[in-house]
Amino acid sequence: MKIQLALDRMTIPEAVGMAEKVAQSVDWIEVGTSLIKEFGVDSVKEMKRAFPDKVIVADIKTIDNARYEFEMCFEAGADVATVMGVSPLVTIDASMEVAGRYGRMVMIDLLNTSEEQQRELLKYKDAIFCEHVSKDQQEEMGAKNQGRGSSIFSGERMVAVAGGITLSSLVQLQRTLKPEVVIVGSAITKAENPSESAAQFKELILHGEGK
Ligand SMILES: O=C([C@H](O)CO)[C@H](O)[C@H](O)COP(=O)(O)O
Repeated sequence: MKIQLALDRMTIPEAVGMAEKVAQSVDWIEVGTSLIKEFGVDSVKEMKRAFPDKVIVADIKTIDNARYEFEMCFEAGADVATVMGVSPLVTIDASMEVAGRYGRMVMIDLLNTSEEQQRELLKYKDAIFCEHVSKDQQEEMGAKNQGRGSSIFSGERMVAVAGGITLSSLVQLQRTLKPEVVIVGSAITKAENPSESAAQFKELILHGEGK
């Protein structure tokens, strides 16, 4: 299982600094939606410049204009870019086409998708599917991705999980959704000691139940 560090609500230098602190414990680095909205794709460029050997995920959450936005992210150095699963399928088709042309990957964010939409999305065999509990659901409703229930993507496609994930919810998520990628933001970036927190996630994945 890979750990994707999500960097949100900070400046580009703060994001690079945070990634430096925890780099040895994380596999992928996500330039969060808030960074891309606030600072543009320069945030992606700067992160790739600082970490040329890490997989950089541009969490652009595209819902339209996929060809333009995906080319922009990949030109900036992203290895993976995100598109919303609720988008018209033509948008997801375009993002997959661009990713294929660049030899990069698409992560489809399943936020608010219906069962019917999810079944339609299964056809994207090369995509990563992110089971996501949003910031608003977390902050306004007290929800967290606790790994309850199941996913039609588990065991069929590459699965990522996101949304307020902690060490204890990761144990549960591993049992239920069986993700290949665990996306962790605030549990690391807002911890008193981010490098210790990231190391605990890595330890759990390497030697604990998160293996
Ligand atoms: O995608 C995210 C969110 O929608 C804000 O853009 C976060 O990257 C994701 O939720 C991970 O962050 P935490 O929930 O703080 O772990």
